[in-house]
Amino acid sequence: MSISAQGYTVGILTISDTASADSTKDISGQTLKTVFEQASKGNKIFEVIKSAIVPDDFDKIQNIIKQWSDYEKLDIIITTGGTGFGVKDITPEAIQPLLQKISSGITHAMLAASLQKTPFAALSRPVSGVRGKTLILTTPGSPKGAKENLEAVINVLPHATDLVRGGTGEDIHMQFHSQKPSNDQHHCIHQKHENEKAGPFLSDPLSGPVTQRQRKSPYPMITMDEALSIIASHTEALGSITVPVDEKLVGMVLAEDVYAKEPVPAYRASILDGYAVIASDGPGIYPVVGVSIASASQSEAIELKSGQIARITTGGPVPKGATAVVMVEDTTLVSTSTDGLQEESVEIHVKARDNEWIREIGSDTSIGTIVARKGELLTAVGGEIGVLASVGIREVQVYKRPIFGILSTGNEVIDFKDQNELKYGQIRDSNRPTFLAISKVTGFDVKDFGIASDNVQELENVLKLALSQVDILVTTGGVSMGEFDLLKPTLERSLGATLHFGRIKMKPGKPTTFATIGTEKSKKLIFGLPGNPVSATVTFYLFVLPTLRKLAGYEKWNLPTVQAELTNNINLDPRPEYHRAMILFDHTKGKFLAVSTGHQISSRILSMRSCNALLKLPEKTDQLKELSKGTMVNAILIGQLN
Ligand SMILES: Nc1nc2c(c(=O)[nH]1)N[C@H]1C(S)=C(S)[C@@H](COP(=O)(O)OP(=O)(O)OC[C@H]3O[C@@H](n4cnc5c(N)ncnc54)[C@H](O)[C@@H]3O)O[C@H]1N2
Ligand code: MOO
Ligand SMILES: [Mg+2]
Repeated sequence: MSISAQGYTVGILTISDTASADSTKDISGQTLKTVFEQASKGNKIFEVIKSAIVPDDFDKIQNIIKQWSDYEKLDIIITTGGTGFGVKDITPEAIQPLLQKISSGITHAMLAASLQKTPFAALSRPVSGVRGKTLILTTPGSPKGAKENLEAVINVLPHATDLVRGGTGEDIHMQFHSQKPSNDQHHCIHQKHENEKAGPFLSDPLSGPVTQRQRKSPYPMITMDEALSIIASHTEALGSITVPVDEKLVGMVLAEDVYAKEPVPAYRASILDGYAVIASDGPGIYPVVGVSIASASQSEAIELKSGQIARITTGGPVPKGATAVVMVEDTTLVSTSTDGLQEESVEIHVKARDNEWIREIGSDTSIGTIVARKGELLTAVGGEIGVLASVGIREVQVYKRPIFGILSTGNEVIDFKDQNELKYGQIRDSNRPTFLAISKVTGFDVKDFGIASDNVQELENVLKLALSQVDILVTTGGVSMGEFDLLKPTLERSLGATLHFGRIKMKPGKPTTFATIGTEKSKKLIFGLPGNPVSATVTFYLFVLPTLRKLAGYEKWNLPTVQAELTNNINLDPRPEYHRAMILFDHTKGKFLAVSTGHQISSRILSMRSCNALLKLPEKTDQLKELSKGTMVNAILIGQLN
């Protein structure tokens, strides 16, 4: 990456047949250098580290611009010459196609400055813009014109350069004005490549020919633990909302501790159908002086005196003075009212104990008891919803639920619902239906963005659209070494996303890519999963689902793990493997058994069928080449135990 301890790296390219034949004629190049030096005021804010002279030759101009931006990773390239109406002037024509973003404002500022000096500036044809992380400007060939143009924009260059790199511009802005260059760099994958000649892009798949592609992945292969901690460092629970307590809460996570507002029961209640008694009265025949049935009543229940009993039903309020309840089975009717409809006196056969068969106020749940905690998932079992309802909670604060978008990519990928027969080379999209199914069972909302072809513009458009609508975007395909694997450069260059990693030492899922875009306050996460159906599904479970859970506020966002015994030998892979298996409980052995789903190639989606766990297998070493039947392994649960 480009900001050195000395400041912004600059390349000055003089484009002139004359100067290329005799470098002493390159006054404009020298003039531009002086302008940068003066603006740096001895602090090397701008450091001209490259200077070159080329003739007015289309290919030569393009080659050096690509070299300086893609591989040398200069912050700023400024050219002088070749912008006029002369027959040989082709600088704008050579440079414009290399620009991924046009900076009309800078061009305008340069033109306006020249126009103030001479109307002939109207005959100048400057272009400026961004390629990768490099800002490119063209100025006229005359030393005076070049100087005026650069001076017109030099104060905005640090800020512009910071924005091009994906920063906010604030720090660089301050740095420029305080003239204290710092070495503080943005945390992105480029840092790891600072000293490498080749940049992180796979050649230049966005505009360069396949012959220029890199033949080794520039992305460092990080470990699974590193990948998980990078993702976690960019993931925080979304904000909270207040919602009513009802069944729609299922699947949401509480954003607050909840305390009981009402006691349960709210009055002393009978546990049985029978008679409220005064325990110390003991067995005997007693008049039935009242009735207390479970129902709402305006007045308090009657007050019992020694020698009296009252009829009561389960849940009925126990009358004042009563100290126990005796069940109807332990009594006999002695006398009735004259019409025979009411009990008059009843014999109690048993000696009741104090408080027997009475639920005191708040004995189930007292006021102020914590009934649900922040971070707790409200499940479909119903328990949590019922508890909240029972203690008078009518609304609660829950975390907003993240919405994730899904996008398949690939020219060969066709919609799974497509009625037509497959053409030669086509494959049905199994990734989107898989993710739609996972969204249904996990309860996370999903937006389907269909299939994008391997075309930069289409990819850029759909990525932008999707990112405007979701919290997390999950794409599949196009992240490896193929010439149509465009996702990484499109994210980074066209969208200005920051790639945090692009390769993980794992199987399947090696090219899994993670990027973020936007400001800290409105950051979107992007998971570029591999296209192979198994790789896509496994990495969804390992990375995306835990992230969704964390965003949704889950206290325990990682998927649960159990220990299981292998039922067959498994050859290990040089990469730690997530082997698909079915876990079942063996009641005789008292442990879980893991049955492999068979051939594990990343394209074989059949290996996901009936799979409810991913066995976490270690990488192969000289000492350990296979795990034998009977070995206990960690199994990450992704499905139900049957
Ligand atoms: N030279 C190298 N080649 C590959 C490497 C490598 O390191 N060097 N890595 C391999 C690994 S590992 C994987 S995994 C794949 C990942 O490939 P991509 O993510 O670039 O995906 P594509 O090239 O677009 O597709 C790969 C494969 O999957 C099929 N596919 C894609 N999308 C879907 C879908 N929605 N439904 C079903 N099948 C899909 C696609 O047709 C290809 O067959 O790269 C290896 N290559
Ligand atoms: O790592 Mo790739 O995901 O083999 O399939
Ligand atoms: Mg590929």
